Amino acid sequence: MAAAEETVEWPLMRRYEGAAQGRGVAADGWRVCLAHSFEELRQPYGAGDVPLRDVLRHVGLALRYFRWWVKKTRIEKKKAFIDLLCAVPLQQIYGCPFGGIGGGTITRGWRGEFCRWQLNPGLYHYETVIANQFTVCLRCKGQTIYQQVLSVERPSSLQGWNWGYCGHYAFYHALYPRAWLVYELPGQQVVLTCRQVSPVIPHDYKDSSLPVGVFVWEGWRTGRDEDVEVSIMFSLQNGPGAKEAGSGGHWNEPFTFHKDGQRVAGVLLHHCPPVNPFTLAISAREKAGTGVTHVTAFNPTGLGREVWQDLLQDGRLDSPSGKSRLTEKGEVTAAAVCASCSVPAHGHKTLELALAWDMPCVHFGSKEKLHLRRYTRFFGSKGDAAPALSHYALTHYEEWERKIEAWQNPILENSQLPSWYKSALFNELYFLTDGGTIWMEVPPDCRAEELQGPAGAGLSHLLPVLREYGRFAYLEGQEYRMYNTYDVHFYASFALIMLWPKLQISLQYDIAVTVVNEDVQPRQYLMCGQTAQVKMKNVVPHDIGDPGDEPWQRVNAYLMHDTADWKDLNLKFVLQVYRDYYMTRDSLYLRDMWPVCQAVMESELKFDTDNDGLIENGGFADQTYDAWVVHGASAYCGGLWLAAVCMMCKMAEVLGDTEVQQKYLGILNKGKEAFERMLWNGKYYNYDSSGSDTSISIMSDQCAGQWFLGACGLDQGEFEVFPKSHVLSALKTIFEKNVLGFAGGTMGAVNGMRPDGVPDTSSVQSNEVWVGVVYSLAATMIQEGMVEEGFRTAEGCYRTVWERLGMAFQTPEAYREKKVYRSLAYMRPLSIWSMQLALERRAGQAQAPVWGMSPQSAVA
Ligand SMILES: CC(C)CCC[C@@H](C)[C@H]1CC[C@H]2[C@@H]3CC=C4C[C@@H](O[C@@H]5O[C@H](CO)[C@@H](O)[C@H](O)[C@H]5O)CC[C@]4(C)[C@H]3CC[C@]12C
Repeated sequence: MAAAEETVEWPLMRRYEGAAQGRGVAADGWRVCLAHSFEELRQPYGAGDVPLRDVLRHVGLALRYFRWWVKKTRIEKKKAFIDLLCAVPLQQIYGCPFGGIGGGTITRGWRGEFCRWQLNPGLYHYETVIANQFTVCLRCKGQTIYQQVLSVERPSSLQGWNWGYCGHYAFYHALYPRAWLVYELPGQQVVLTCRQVSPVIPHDYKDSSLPVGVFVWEGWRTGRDEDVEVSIMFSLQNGPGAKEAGSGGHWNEPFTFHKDGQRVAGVLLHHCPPVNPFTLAISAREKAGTGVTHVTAFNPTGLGREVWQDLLQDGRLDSPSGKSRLTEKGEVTAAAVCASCSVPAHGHKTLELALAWDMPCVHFGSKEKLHLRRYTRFFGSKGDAAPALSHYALTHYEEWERKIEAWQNPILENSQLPSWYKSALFNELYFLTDGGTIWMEVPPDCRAEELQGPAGAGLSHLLPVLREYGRFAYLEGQEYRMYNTYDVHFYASFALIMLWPKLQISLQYDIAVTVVNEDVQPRQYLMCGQTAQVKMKNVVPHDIGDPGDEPWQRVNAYLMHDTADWKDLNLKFVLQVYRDYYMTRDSLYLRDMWPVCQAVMESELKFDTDNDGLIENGGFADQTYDAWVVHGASAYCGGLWLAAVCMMCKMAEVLGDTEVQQKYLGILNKGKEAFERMLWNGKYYNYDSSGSDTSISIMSDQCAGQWFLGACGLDQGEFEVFPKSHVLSALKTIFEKNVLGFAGGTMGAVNGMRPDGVPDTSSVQSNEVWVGVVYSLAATMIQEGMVEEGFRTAEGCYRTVWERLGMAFQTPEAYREKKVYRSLAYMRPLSIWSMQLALERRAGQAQAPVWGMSPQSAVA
C-alpha cells in the first residue's frame, strides 16, 4: 500500500515553543501552532486573470452577466447565486465547524475564534465575533493568580480584558468532527486542552441532526504541590455580529435544566430578527465538585470591566436571576457562563460546556413556505428547545465520541495509510455540515401529491422515505449558492452513500421528482444569450434551487447554460442509482428509480445523432466543465455514457426486464466499438473527436465512467466496458503528464495537459486543478491497482490546500499552478470518500469485505 508506518511531521508547527501534547489529542489530523502564518496568499479568480483570448470569447457572457447582476443585486436587492463581482476574500483562519447536519453551523477558527456563521439556511455570514471567547481564571489558596482570555487577538473592544495570549504555546488539532486546542499557561504549570465535539455520526439519523456541540475542557496540573482552582468562562454575543443587531428586541435569561439526575445551567440568548428568529444557549454541566455561574447580560462593545472584575474576584460570576431587558435598535448584548473546579497537584479535572442553538422553523429567501428542521421531530418546533438540547448534548457527548471512535479507529489505526490521508478523509467531511446544509422534516400530514409536483412521479416509496429520513440539501459551494448541484454531487455522493445512505436515497427521490416535472417559464441563458424554459421534462436538473429563493419549489437556479442540453446530468443519475443499489441492496429504491432511469436515458439517446451507440457533445461546454467546450464524441461524456448504458443492462437484469436489457446491450456493443475507434489513440482517450488543436489533450477525468463501474464491481469479465489495458495506459499517461508533469508533481492533476507536457490553456478551466476530480482520479488509480500513484496524486492536493495555501475547512473547487483559486468551500472534494471505498474493496478482495459502513447497510 501507499506508505509504510511513518513518523508524523507537522509542517505547521514550526513556531510551537511549548512542550505540551495535550490530553487525548488524536494522533492524526491537521495540526497548526497558533503563532503560524501562511506565507502564500492567493487571490480569487477574477476578470484580471482572464487572458485576452478568453476575454474576447466571453465578452457576451460578461455583459449579460453584468446586466443580470445589476438587476438582481441593485434593483431586486437580492443576492446573486454566484457573485463574480464580489468574491469572498480568502481568510486563512478556519477550523472545524460546530454542530450536526442540517441545523446550521458555527465555524471556529484554528485560533479559537467564532468566525463563520450559517444559521439562516445556505447563507453565510463571515464575521469574527470578538466577545465569543473562553477565558481562564486560576486561583490558589483563595487568590486569583492568573486570568487570561484564551485568544491571541488584541481587539479594540473589551479592553478591560487581558488579551494577547502568546500563540507560540498553543496548538490546534482537527480531526473532524472533533477538534482540540491545547494551551500551556506560561509560568502556571497548567495545561488546558479544549476538545470540541459535534454530533456527526455515520448511520445515525437522530443525534447527527442536532444543532449542538460540546467543549470539554481538561485542566492538567503538571507541577507544584498545591491544588489549583480552574474556572473557564464562556462568553457569547447574542447573534452573529454587530451588523445583525438590526432593530433590537434581543434579550437573555438564565436557565437550568434537570433530567434523569443530571443538571445543566447556563444562559439563553434570544435573537429576534423578523425572519428566522432563534435562541442560542451556553451552558455547563453541574456535577459534584463543579460550580456553574453566569452573567445574564453585558455590553460586548464596551470595556467589559464588570465581567472581568467579577471573575477575577473569586473565579465565579455574579449569577443574577431574571431576564435582561430588550436591546435597543442597533444595540448588542452578550452573556457568559463559567464552570469551576479544583485540579489536584499532578492531577487533572474536566469541565463540560455546551453551545446549542434552536431555529426550528425556517424561511428561505422567498419566504413562501415555512420549513421545519429535522431535529424538531425529537425536540419540538416551539422554539423552546435550547435548554433540552444543551442537556442532551452534555449527557450524550461521551456516547457520540465512542461511536465516532468506533467509526474512525479502524482507519486511523491502519499503519499502511499515510497520516495526511487520514486527515484529508475526515477533515474534508466538514462540508457535509458546513455546505450550507439543510435537513428538513416532511410534515406528518404531507400527502404524496404535494411532494410529487403536478406531473405526479409515481414513486411508490417517495413519501415513506422522505417522512422517515427527511429532505437533505447542501450547496455546490459556499460561494456557488445552489443546492444539490447534481453534476458535482456525482463526485461528492460517495461520502453520503457510505456514511448516511438514507440521505443519499432521499436526495435521489427529490431529483427523481424534478425529472418528471417541468418549469415552462422562459429565461435567457447567460453563456449563449438564448432564451429557453427553466426546466424540461424528463431531464435531470442542474440543481434543486437557491436558498435565497425557494429550493425544491423552483429548481435550476443556475442560468449560465440551459442544462437540458447537458450531456452528463442524466447519466450521472443512472450511475448513482445503480451505485446506491449496489451498496444498499435497497430494491424498493431500484424499482422506483427504474422508470426514471429509462426516461432520462431516452432523453439522452437523442444526443447520439449518428446512431453509432455513442452520444456526441454539442460544441459548447455542455457538462460539468462548463467553460470547456467539447465537440463530437468525448472521453468524459462518452465514457460516462457507456458506463450508464452498462448499468442500465445490469439493472434490467436485476429487475428481469429482458426487453430493455437487450436494447441497451445492443447500444453498449455498438457504442464500445465507436468509443475505441473514435477516441483511443494508443496511449489514452482523446479529449474529443473534433480533430481540433486541443482534441488530443489529456484530460485527467477521462476515466470517470470507469471510476463508477469499478466502484460497483462492473469492471471485469462480461462487464468490461473499457479494455483493462487501455484504462491502465490512460491512467499511467495522466500520472506521468497531468500529475508529475505539472508543478513538479506536487499539486495534484491539472484538468487538461497537452501531449507535449504544457497545460492546455484553451479554456479557463482546462489549466485548473479540480480537487474533487483529483480525489476521484486517485480512487480510480487505486481501483486499478496503481495505489502508490493514487496516493501521490491526491497528496498533492491535500498538501497544497491544507498546508501551503491555508485553505483548511474551505477546500476550493479549483486552483491554478500560480496565484489564483476559484470557489472556496466546495462540494466536490467529498469525493475523497471514493478513495476509501476503493481501499476497502481492495482489502475485501484479500479478506472479508469491509465497507466502512454499519452492518445493516453493508453490501452482502
Ligand atoms: C470580459 C471579461 C473581462 C472576461 C470575463 C470572463 C469571465 C466572464 C469568465 C472567466 C471564467 C468564467 C467562469 C468559470 C467558472 C464558472 C463556474 C460555473 O458554475 C459551476 O461551476 C462548476 C465548474 O467549476 C460546474 O461544474 C457547476 O455545474 C457550475 O454550477 C458558472 C460559470 C463560471 C462562474 C464562469 C463564468 C464566466 C467566467 C467568469
